[in-house]
Amino acid sequence: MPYTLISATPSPYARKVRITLAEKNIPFTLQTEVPWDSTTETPKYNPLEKLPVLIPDNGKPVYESHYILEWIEAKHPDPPMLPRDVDDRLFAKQVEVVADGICDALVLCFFEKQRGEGKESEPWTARQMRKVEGGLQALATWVDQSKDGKFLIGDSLTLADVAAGSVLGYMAVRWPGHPWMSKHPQLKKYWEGLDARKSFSETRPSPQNIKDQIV
Ligand SMILES: N[C@@H](CCC(=O)N[C@@H](CS(=O)(=O)O)C(=O)NCC(=O)O)C(=O)O
Repeated sequence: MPYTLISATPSPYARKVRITLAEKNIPFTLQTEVPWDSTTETPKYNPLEKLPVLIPDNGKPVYESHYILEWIEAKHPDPPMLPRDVDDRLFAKQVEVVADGICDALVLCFFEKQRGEGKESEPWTARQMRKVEGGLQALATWVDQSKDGKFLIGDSLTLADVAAGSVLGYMAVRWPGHPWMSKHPQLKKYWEGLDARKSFSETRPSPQNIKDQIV
């Protein structure tokens, strides 16, 4: 029985898993939810009530995107999404830390805005956006330092590109007004190259309609 992946249409974290499953040709059933609504099934599988959640055929749920990707890499090592060289492997995970950290800051900003007129904390939002800017600068620097600006490590797609591509795709769809493409043209070119891959073009994020009051 194929795996089930609990996902959400905008989720950059879930997109990393969707891209990786596609790149490894692992069949799965996509269960799309709004994790913020009371109808979500995430609490059934994840004590932290978050998606993505991967439910393998043994029914033991796997959650937290970076761990899901470690789990998939361990169970389905070919084609590898991590380089052989140990320092390159560690660098790929560091890129994922920064990419996920940008997503975390953006999600905090999104919900700060949901607090309503006059209730948003400006210093809190400014702090989060500083993390976004710093993270994007790190990604741009790593693209400059890469072999040819197509992949962050070597000549093929790795976890680093899956994580970086997912957060850049999230920015493009959920923060269209942000000037990252003009500020970092090399990052835009890098992202466009990744986004042309089937595993990326078939998993592009889209907004969701949150019914419940969250903050
Ligand atoms: N660190 C987690 C973050 C996952 C996360 O925040 N998921 C959101 C949905 S989304 O932001 O990815 O679209 C969620 O389920 N939030 C529900 C909640 O936090 O209660 C991971 O990498 O898996």
